[in-house]
Amino acid sequence: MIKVGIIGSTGYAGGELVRLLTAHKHAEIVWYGSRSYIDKKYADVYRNMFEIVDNVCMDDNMEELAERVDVIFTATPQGLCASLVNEEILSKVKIIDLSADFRIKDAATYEKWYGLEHKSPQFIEEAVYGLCEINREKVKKARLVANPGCYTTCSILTVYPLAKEGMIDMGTLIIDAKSGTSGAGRGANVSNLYCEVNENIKAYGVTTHRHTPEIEEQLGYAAEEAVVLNFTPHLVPMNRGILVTGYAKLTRDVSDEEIKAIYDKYYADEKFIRVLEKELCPETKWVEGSNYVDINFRVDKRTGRIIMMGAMDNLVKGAAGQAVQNMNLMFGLGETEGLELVPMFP
Ligand SMILES: NC(=O)C1=CN([C@@H]2O[C@H](COP(=O)(O)OP(=O)(O)OC[C@H]3O[C@@H](n4cnc5c(N)ncnc54)[C@H](OP(=O)(O)O)[C@@H]3O)[C@@H](O)[C@H]2O)C=CC1
Ligand SMILES: CC(=O)N[C@@H](CCC(=O)OP(=O)(O)O)C(=O)O
Repeated sequence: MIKVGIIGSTGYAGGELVRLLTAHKHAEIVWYGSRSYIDKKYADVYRNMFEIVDNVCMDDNMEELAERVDVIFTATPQGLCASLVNEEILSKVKIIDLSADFRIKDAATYEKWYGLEHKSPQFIEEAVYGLCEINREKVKKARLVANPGCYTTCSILTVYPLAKEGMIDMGTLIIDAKSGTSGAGRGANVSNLYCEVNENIKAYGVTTHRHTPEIEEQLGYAAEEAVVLNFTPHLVPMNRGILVTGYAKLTRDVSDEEIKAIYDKYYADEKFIRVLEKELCPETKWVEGSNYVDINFRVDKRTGRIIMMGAMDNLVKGAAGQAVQNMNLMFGLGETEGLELVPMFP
């Protein structure tokens, strides 16, 4: 049994980790970390866990945790993991960080987009960007995994094969994304109140969203060139789900069949990526509660552009599901262990 500690188990991403790991055959959560609910029963924080989880929430002490568990998940605000980690801890325990602290390889870029000083730049190089479908072999050997962002996972996976094969002009790429409100976390915030979100849709972080440099960096590795793009997220009145629509100029005249063959080349054997049948547009309902990413595209002959579409559950493949997938790889388990979740509908 893999012993697990979760720092930030009482947030939405941490709560989803608890849901997935409670059902995982080879993992046992022994530490339900929290800041506001110390000594409270976890099932009193999340009533859906009544008679399922009996543990109480505990203080977040990474040093003590490192003695007691095999892996620590940090599902905490930006900056916290970097402020806690050190060499002694990393020599004892593996860490999967759901925040952005170790995703961006250039500390100055992180500091600029996050407005934070990076407290552990010495571990940035070592951290593996945990997008399993792309970095699988590196994840297997990692002791520190930077679990990718929710918008980022969906955006990169949707565009990656075409960037890698030079099919799109990266200078023309625009990514428009929509997220359900759980993406903003459980903390009280006026802009996420029911009356602000319900019957409403709004763009935010226009030209400044912190996921922009993360998407640029990863697609830059794929395309082998510096990528600068527009990324515009929107908040939509639903609980879960991310829908990404990417637009770019094609580098040559191609048929639908050629593009489909490229997606299949990268994803046909990927359990969690479903390239949909011709002309179907992904919908968040088709992936809700699951670790799947649904992808499709449409070539627009009239404009010479391609429209790439992806849908995913932000809390599963966009956070906890991907983190469990990384844990499975790091501990030599079957990659889909605990993740064979059938999407819920309606
Ligand atoms: N929500 C999502 O869809 C996704 C979130 N993420 C990332 O996961 C992380 C958590 O996000 P999310 O769950 O949405 O956020 P929430 O606000 O829902 O949860 C934050 C968690 O962190 C804990 N926490 C806050 N401050 C501290 C602190 N100073 N010390 C210790 N624990 C602290 C909170 O504890 P308490 O409840 O006790 O106050 C809570 O458990 C973020 O880095 C986010 O970017 C990544 C992908 C998707
Ligand atoms: C709807 C919403 O507010 N979404 C969050 C992104 C989700 C998240 O928590 O960010 P990471 O994936 O980087 O960890 C945001 O825009 O900041």
